[in-house]
Amino acid sequence: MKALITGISGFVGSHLAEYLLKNNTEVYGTIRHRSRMNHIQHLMNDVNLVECELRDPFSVENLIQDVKPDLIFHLAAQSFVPTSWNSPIDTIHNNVAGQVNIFEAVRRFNLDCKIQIACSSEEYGYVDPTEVPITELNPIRPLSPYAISKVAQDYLGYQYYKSYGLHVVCTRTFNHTGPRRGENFVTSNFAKQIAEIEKGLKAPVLYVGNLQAQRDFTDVRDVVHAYWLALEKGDPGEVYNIASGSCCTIQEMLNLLLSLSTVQIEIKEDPARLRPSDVEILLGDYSKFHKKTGWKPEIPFTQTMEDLLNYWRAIV
Ligand SMILES: C[C@H]1O[C@H](OP(=O)(O)OP(=O)(O)OC[C@H]2O[C@@H](n3cnc4c(=O)[nH]c(N)nc43)[C@H](O)[C@@H]2O)[C@@H](O)[C@@H](O)C1=O
Repeated sequence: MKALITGISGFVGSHLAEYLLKNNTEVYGTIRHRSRMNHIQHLMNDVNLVECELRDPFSVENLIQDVKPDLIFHLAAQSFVPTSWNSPIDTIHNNVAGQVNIFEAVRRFNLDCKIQIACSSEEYGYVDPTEVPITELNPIRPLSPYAISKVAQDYLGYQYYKSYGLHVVCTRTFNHTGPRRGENFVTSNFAKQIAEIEKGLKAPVLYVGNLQAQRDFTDVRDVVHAYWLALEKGDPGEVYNIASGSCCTIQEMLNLLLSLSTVQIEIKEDPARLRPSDVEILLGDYSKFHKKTGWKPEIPFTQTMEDLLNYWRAIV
C-alpha cells in the first residue's frame, strides 16, 4: 500500500508519516524547496520525498504519474487564520488550486485511489450558542478567508465525487495540537512563551489575544489515526467531523498550561493578536464518524498539553 502525504514536513504530516510507517505503509510525501525538514529529520531514511509545487498543475501531474499512490492524504495548506486576512488571495489560491490540481491529475490518469481532504471546523464559522454541539448538518457561515478556502475545498470534494466518481472523504477537523505544533497557533505560542520564561530567556510576561473564544482540542496523534480510518472505512462523498466532543475557553487552556509550570507569570493582552472577527465557539459532535469507524479520542487534553510544553522546554 502506497500513501502520499501532501505537506509531509508539516505538523500533522510528520505525525501521519510516523503513524503510516508503524502500519507498514510505504510513505511518499511532498515538500517544497523552502520546506523546513526538522519535523521529519528522524524519518528521512524511511520516507520518500518528492519536490512538488501543488499550485503548479505540471508539477502535480508529474507527482501523481510518478508515485501512483493508493491513498492520498491532502494536508498541505496555508492553515493560519490571521495570515489569511493579510493575504486572502494567496490563501485561497494556495488551498483551492492545490487541491484542484490533485483532483484533475487523479482524474486524468484514471488513478484508482482514495483521497482524504483536510477540511476544518472553521467552515462552521459563526455558531449560535444554541447550535452546539456542531454536527455535519450545522449551517456553514465562514468568518475568514481561510474558512472560505476550506469551504471551497470541502465542496470541491463533493463535486468531484459526484461528477467523476473520485473517492474523496472530507474530514472537518476541529482544533488539534501536540508536539511540533507551529508556534503561531495559540497552544504552542503560549507553551513556547512559558518555556522561554522558565529558562530566563524572556521577561515573565505572557502575551495573549482573545481569551474568551471556546475551542474543541484533539491530540494530533488521535487526529492522524482518524485520517487513516477515514480512508479505510469512510464513505466517499461524505463529510466527517473529527473532534473531542468537549471544549474550553482559551483562558482555561492557558490556566492549564500555567498550572504545569512553576514560574510566576503576568498575562498581558497584545492588541495585534486580536482578529477582525473571531469564531466564538467551536464544539464538535463526532458521532457520525464514531458510528462509521469506531474512532474516539484517546489522549487526555492534560497529557497533550504536558507533551507540548515539554516539547518546547526541550528546544528553546
Ligand atoms: C480548526 C482550525 O484550528 C486552527 O484555527 P484557530 O482556531 O484560528 O487556531 P489558533 O490556535 O490560531 O487560535 C485559537 C483561538 O485562540 C485565540 N487566541 C488568543 N490568543 C491567541 C494568540 O496569542 N495567538 C493565537 N494564534 N490565537 C490566540 C484566537 O483568537 C482563536 O480564537 C487552525 O489549525 C486552522 O487551520 C483550523 O482549521
